[in-house]
Amino acid sequence: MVDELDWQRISDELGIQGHAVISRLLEPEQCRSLVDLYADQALFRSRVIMSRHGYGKGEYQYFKYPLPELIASLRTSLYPHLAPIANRWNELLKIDVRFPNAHKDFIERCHAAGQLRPTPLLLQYQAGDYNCLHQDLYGEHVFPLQIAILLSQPGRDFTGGEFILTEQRPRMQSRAEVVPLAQGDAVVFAVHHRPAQGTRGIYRVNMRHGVSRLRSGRRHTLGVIFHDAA
Ligand SMILES: O=C(O)CCC(=O)C(=O)O
Ligand SMILES: [Fe+2]
Repeated sequence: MVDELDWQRISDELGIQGHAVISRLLEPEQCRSLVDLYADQALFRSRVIMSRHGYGKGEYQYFKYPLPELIASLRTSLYPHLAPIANRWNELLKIDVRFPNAHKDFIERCHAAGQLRPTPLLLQYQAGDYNCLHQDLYGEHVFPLQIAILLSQPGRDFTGGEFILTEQRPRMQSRAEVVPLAQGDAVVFAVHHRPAQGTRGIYRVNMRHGVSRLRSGRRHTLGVIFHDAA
């Protein structure tokens, strides 16, 4: 399924916009079963109440290893398509790091540096909740692209709660983008920086993501981050 996606389009959109949407990456049934995992404490290594840290309002939990099958397979099947894009970005940004073709090899690099803890997470928001603009950096080793999958159905399960990206360009004002998502849609986006073409060459855009305030209902998301955490 992941191998059949239009990776050329995804790559082009990432290059131009810094994000790309994959429609219907997951079926509604898969989304529902992932939401149901939230109640199973045994699957998670930690739970974060966002308001306690100034991260916003709402909560999330990081999965422990071994990851549920669907999440493990998403991580390993998406990664090889993103690694060439990540390598091109680093080349453009003149960053020396290159990423191996297989996720397990990148994870070995994280583990060797003491980044041992898995980062895939489930997020849960209710009316009034939101996620402040942030970057998911957890140590020296960073894979520059990540994915969030909307598990709830907008309009039916919740209103408000839009996925937001901001771009901070050198010496320029910040630009915001709302990414409309349907249930099961995935957004691929830059974790930290992305290269952009300017009139005088490539420059570095600083990216942040977050979620606007939910007006009603409940919203769940699956976050897939490819580096592990210290
Ligand atoms: O709930 C969202 O859409 C944002 C999730 C998020 O911050 C992440 O997956 O890193
Ligand atoms: Fe995030």
